[in-house]
Amino acid sequence: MCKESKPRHLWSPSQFTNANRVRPLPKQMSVTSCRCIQKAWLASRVIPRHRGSYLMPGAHRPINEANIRLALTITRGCAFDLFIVLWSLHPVRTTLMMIINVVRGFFPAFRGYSQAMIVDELQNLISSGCFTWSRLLKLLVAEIFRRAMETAIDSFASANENVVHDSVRFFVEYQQIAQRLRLDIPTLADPVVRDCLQESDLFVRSFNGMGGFGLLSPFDFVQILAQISELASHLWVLLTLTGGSTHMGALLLSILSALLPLFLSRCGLTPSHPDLAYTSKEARTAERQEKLRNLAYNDAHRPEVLLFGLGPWILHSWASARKSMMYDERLSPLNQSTLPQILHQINVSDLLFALQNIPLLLMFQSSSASLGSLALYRSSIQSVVYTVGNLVNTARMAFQSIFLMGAFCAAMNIKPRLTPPSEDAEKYPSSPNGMKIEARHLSYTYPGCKEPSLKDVTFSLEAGESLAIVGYNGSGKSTLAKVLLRIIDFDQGDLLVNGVDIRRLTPSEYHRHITTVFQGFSKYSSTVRENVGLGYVPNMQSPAAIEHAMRLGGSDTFVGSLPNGIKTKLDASGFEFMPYSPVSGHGTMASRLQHGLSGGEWQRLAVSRAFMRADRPEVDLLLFDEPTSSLDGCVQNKIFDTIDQISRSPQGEKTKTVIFITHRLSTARRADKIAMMENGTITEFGSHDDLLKKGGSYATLYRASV
Ligand SMILES: Nc1ncnc2c1ncn2[C@@H]1O[C@H](COP(=O)(O)OP(=O)(O)OP(=O)(O)O)[C@@H](O)[C@H]1O
Repeated sequence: MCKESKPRHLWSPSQFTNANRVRPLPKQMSVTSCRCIQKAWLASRVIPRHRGSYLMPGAHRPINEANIRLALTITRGCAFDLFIVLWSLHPVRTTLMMIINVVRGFFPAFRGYSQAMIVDELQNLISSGCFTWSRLLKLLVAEIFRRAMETAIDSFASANENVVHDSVRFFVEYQQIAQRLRLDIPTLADPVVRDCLQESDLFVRSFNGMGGFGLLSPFDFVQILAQISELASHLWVLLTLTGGSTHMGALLLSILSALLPLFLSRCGLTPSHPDLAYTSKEARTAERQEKLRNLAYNDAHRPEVLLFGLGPWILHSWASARKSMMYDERLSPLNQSTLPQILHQINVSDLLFALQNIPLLLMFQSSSASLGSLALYRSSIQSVVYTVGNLVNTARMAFQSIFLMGAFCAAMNIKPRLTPPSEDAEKYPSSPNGMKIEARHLSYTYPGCKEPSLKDVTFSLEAGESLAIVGYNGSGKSTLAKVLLRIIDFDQGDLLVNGVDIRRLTPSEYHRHITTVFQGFSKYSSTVRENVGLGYVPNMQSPAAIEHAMRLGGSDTFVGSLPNGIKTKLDASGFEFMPYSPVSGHGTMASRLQHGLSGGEWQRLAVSRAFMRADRPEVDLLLFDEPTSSLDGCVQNKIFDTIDQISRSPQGEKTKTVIFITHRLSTARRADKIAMMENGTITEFGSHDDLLKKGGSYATLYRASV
């Protein structure tokens, strides 16, 4: 029924208003700058001649004129700001790190120079016929001292770098997680936002040394400076060795011949060439291959995989997806043989090595040539070639990293769609009697669907009233619940909460006044204590609060018989297993065993979690989506009695509004009002007796169910 959603609603400009809640950068990026970065990042992902197709997140961008322009836009937009933020975490250490890195670039040339001096001295001593150890010893001591200094600087530099990197790592990860937690479901449903977050994740992970590129943080750009200083120092050594024009010619010949293999390998494009770009077909195949691999590995699917005998199908489907990938890779123009590749495959290095001896021979004719200078000349040439190679690689990686950095900066500035702009936001208007809800002509269509799931839904509920939402499968009950909970938005209509437009309320503040059990509630692979305590984190460490919530939700009965009581670790995949971990932890096998629960037991834990905060004074609405679908009659009645009790003051006045969705119409009749839903709309609304008298759909459904 639903099409695969296209990146149609991308980012609206309003999403880039860099709300003051998000503060990754000290100097806030302007909306225009954010939009430029986002546009440039998105443009870099477009696959030429495949309109509407984008590169997979993390795919390398080809180095071409258009992408170089986009990289410049991103660099201008965010690199400096980001660098300043990261630098300001440890200004002194970071400055030291950069200076030391540049200085360390001179070390190799200096090392070669010093060693050449020793060789020359040795040559002089031997050729002069009066060999004395004192001069040689002096040089050796100086060399040992130089090396000791180098080692000391190196170890200080790496200790300093570790401190800087640790704090930067912490900072970017913190920002990334905080931003991810701020984003709501409609924002995360946007495929472009998802891709941006994925690339931003790659950027963040690169700070842990886990990225494939090795050069993704602005600090790693320091490497370029270090390599440039290394190159400059080697060139300087070479120039001092080759003053005359004959020598200059020899120098050029040496460098060119030494750089030729590098040039050939660059033109030859090895199969693992990083500019490889996935087409959308390849991307889909790769995704399918990954999904099938997950199906094979994920323990949560294991029971159905075994029961339905899915093994051969998974294996066969994975194999055909993999083969198709391999076939596409073979056809890729990057894997076709080209002239430079063929040249590269011919082993020319021996030939070039011989060629490089010609300048050496030329130099040897000179009266100024010594053994040390020749050795220094040779090692400097090799170092120049090696450093140029590194510099080219580093620059290529830096180029790719710019786009990931753009994704990070863009991701940091995505505004959650459900959060109102600060100028429109209103405070939640508390009410002592619960939440008054007025829904007028609400409609909602899920992204990518043609048919609306909610159509013209209108009802009102006074503060403290209870409402049962009933109806056939797929009639829109859970969707209405999600709209009321402000988990998703609505397309048309108005929704007022205590007289205020719900769109003006900040979702996180609104959620503080609600407790809920979702139809597809979460099962956490964690302890019983956490499964219940997460309903109200401030009381999670209070055994009394946890036990109280468990009593209300009816989970105390079975938790008492678990091996470690509320400390028992639960297995959310639904069957007991030993967690696979190569790390041998402490504790007995039994204490590491995760315990499975029945469907009804998990549901009781979810209800207990909701009860963790249900009786708090700030909670005005209790919304339960089929809270007792897996529970036996006794527990079910007990839970509804508890809900009734919690929603009243000790004097019996109603203090909280209650909404529950149920298919058991015997429980629906307990509510003050009943909403009968059909085809996405409320067709009947009233008390149980009124609706029965009406003799409509509710009456039919009720008679069928009792
Ligand atoms: N995430 C989604 N994306 C697209 N369509 C959805 C999504 N969730 C639900 N729908 C569609 O919206 C319609 C209403 O679904 P909803 O879950 O609200 O029904 P329901 O009345 O709660 O059903 P049930 O009684 O089976 O729980 C259905 O047609 C369903 O296919």
